[in-house]
Amino acid sequence: MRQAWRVADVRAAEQALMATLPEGTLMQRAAAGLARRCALLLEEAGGVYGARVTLLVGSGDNGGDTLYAGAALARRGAQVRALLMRPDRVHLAGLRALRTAGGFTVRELPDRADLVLDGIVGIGATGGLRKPAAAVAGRLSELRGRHGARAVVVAVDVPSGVAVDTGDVPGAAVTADVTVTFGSLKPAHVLGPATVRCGQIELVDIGLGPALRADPAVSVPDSGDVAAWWPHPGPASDKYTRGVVGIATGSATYPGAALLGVSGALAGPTGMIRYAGSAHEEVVRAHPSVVAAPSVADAGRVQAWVCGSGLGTDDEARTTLRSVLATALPVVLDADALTLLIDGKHARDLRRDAPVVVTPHDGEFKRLAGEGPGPDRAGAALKLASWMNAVVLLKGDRTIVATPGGEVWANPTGTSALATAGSGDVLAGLLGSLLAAGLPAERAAVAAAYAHGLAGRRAAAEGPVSAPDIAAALRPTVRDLTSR
Ligand SMILES: NC(=O)C1=CN([C@@H]2O[C@H](COP(=O)(O)OP(=O)(O)OC[C@H]3O[C@@H](n4cnc5c(N)ncnc54)[C@H](OP(=O)(O)O)[C@@H]3O)[C@@H](O)[C@H]2O)[C@@H](O)CC1
Ligand SMILES: Nc1ncnc2c1ncn2[C@@H]1O[C@H](COP(=O)(O)OP(=O)(O)O)[C@@H](O)[C@H]1O
Repeated sequence: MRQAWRVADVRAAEQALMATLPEGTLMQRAAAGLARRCALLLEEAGGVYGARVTLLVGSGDNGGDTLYAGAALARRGAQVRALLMRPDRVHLAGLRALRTAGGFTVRELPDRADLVLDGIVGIGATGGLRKPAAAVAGRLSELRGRHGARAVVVAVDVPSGVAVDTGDVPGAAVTADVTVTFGSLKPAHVLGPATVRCGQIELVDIGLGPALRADPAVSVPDSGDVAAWWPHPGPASDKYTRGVVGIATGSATYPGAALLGVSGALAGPTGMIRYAGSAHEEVVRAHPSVVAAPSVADAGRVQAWVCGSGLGTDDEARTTLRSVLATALPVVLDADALTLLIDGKHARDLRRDAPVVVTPHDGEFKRLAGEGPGPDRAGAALKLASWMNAVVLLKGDRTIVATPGGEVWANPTGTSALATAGSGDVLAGLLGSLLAAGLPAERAAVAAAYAHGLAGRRAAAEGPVSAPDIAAALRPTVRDLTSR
């Protein structure tokens, strides 16, 4: 698992640590790590000696890190030029170090560069990039180095222009090949559109870890976490003790939603699936292992329900949702179930002891919360989670899972191949199976999103992806994930 901390918490930790160290120690550690990584990149691209390095230097300490790293590269024979965003405000000791090492300043962005260090702004950024930085950021992809190769862009701490605490990109921003960050990850490294601006992320240890007292803002699961959480049958297991998941989705009009939900659940850890709804005949025809009934009342015992997609919003759908919410079981509410909640008639039913997971996309989120998630997707998901007392799985490129207790997870496996009709139905089925097998709601949501994303990638490797391909790819995905 990786974790990211907010700017205020990083600053508090830095201050606590700096009080115990000689002045400038942290910047020296940061700059040394940055220079090491840059030297490796230059070695891969033909060597440090003689390489052209451009420093984009802002007026704060981010510019200071960059100047010291530039000085280290100049000492190894690189031709280092610094473009100062504010020549009247620059880290003077850093600039002296650069000049002493043989680097110099320039007034215009040089056309030729093997490597560009983006030290315009780091965690001190406010708002979108201003002039002249915005124009410079827009020109970086034009720069060419040895043999006409595109200049490699290294962001110092964060790509300049991203909103560090939310991962939003409010305007012009640098797109980096590598981001070298210091002390801890920040939310922009793992959330929102900023993630694609970061390229490969490298964390330089500057000794901050023990000083980070606050809880992380965002956690990012890895395959080890998901494998450790995934329930497995034991020698004493039977189909009931493994958990039974109930799927109350689909309708005569939308039988496909029922089939897709069931196919997601089939890849999960439960020993049995019960289907309840008017697509029961289609479900049994396609999936003979499923025990199907026309309604929730007739379905028999389950340990968790999935309710919503393709259900419609008529009286029968309302009855289904009411029956599911009346149980003392964990439930996943998706699609039409969310629409039915919105008219307020069922909102009170959510005051229940058993967990609820809601899985909105942005449109459903807007209907539930009264406004869209906006630029702070994690903050918005947290607010909704607290308001509904439910785990919120906010779908997107970086799907977010937020809990009423204030935890946020960002899924790292998303792929745009998942943006296909019915893909969410598969996810909800898998999530329901994990819940029924006994996983706590937030882990079930995080694990389902993680496996779903990997399955989307696996399916995309074979060609164009539709939802049944994602469901089919789940089985080998779960095998690979859990057989380590
Ligand atoms: N603290 C530590 O111990 C350590 C910190 N470290 C390093 O320090 C960095 C933080 O440094 P920092 O606090 O000086 O802020 P920083 O990111 O350089 O930005 C401030 C400057 O940017 C400007 N500016 C703001 N927004 C802007 C915009 N949109 N567009 C354009 N300009 C904008 C703003 O100008 P102003 O608004 O004042 O006019 C101000 O002058 C951190 O990311 C890490 O690299 C490491 O050395 C490890 C130890
Ligand atoms: N651009 C994207 N990149 C990555 N994943 C995406 C993107 N767009 C959608 N997804 C994912 O695809 C799935 C779509 O779910 P949903 O909108 O509920 O579809 P449906 O209702 O048709 O089943 C979600 O898991 C979501 O996170």
